[in-house]
Amino acid sequence: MKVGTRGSRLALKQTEDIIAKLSRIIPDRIEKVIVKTSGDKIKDSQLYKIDRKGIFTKELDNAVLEERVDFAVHSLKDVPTEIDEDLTIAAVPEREPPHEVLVSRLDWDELPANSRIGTSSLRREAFCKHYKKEFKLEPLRGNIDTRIRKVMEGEIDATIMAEAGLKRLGLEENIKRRFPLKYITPAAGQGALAVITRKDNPKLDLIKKLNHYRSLQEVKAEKSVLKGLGVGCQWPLGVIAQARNKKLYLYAILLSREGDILSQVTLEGPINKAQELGERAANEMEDYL
Ligand SMILES: NCc1[nH]cc(CCC(=O)O)c1CC(=O)O
Repeated sequence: MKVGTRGSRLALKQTEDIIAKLSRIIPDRIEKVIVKTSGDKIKDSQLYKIDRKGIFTKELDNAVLEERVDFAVHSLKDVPTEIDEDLTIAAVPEREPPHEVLVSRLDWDELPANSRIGTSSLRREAFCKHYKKEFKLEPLRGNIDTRIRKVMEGEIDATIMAEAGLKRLGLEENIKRRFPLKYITPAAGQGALAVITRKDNPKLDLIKKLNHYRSLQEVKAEKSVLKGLGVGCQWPLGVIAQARNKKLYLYAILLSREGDILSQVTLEGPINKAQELGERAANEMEDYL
């Protein structure tokens, strides 16, 4: 079998983790096929300005559709809410911590006014403006190692990243602070992986065995908020769902680009009604878009 993956160190690591898990279920040898996505090619633009969905996933989806690979591994937060009708998210394995973390030499409240914060995420930018009006925001692209190096070399003072990416690469020692989920709220699906296949893949049922029920319900609820609002990463929206004792607890926050809070919702519901919970949140928030 062949698995499609981006070529970044994080993508390769994520794909290797999935291969290791699958090899306990499927005896076939699984070979990696690196696919360059437009997100890998366009390096000079803020991500949210690129007017296209799935910039990190489209080319991989095509590889799956054209049967050049049997499946693809993505960071779930990069997967658009709508994918090709012949494709399906076959599995969401147990997710890593969804938190946002600070990578910086100084801690959050020690960073002086005019500190240069690098990010290319509208959401992270809005949270910075909300809490720290005096910081200077600068575009920052590149893979995780590059972004950390730019902080450590002083090209920028700090950046905010997904804890999951750092953890997967064994780079946790660069974490200065882990932000509480309600202080800087992550993107929908953060920390989770998605295994994408064609719906007619004969191995679909085997791949589905990688599903982690609670993680799947959490990300379903989170993604359904995005879907209900009809937005991708063009809006500063944070959303987190947590499964506990057969229930899902959801928190979502919508900010303006200037960092004002437009809407916040806290909801709970049964774990087997994940999509409905996300839709309810979207309904409550949509008037504030
Ligand atoms: N948008 C890029 C991206 N996609 C997934 C991760 C990290 C891993 C994850 O959230 O699963 C990152 C980097 C980041 O946001 O710091």
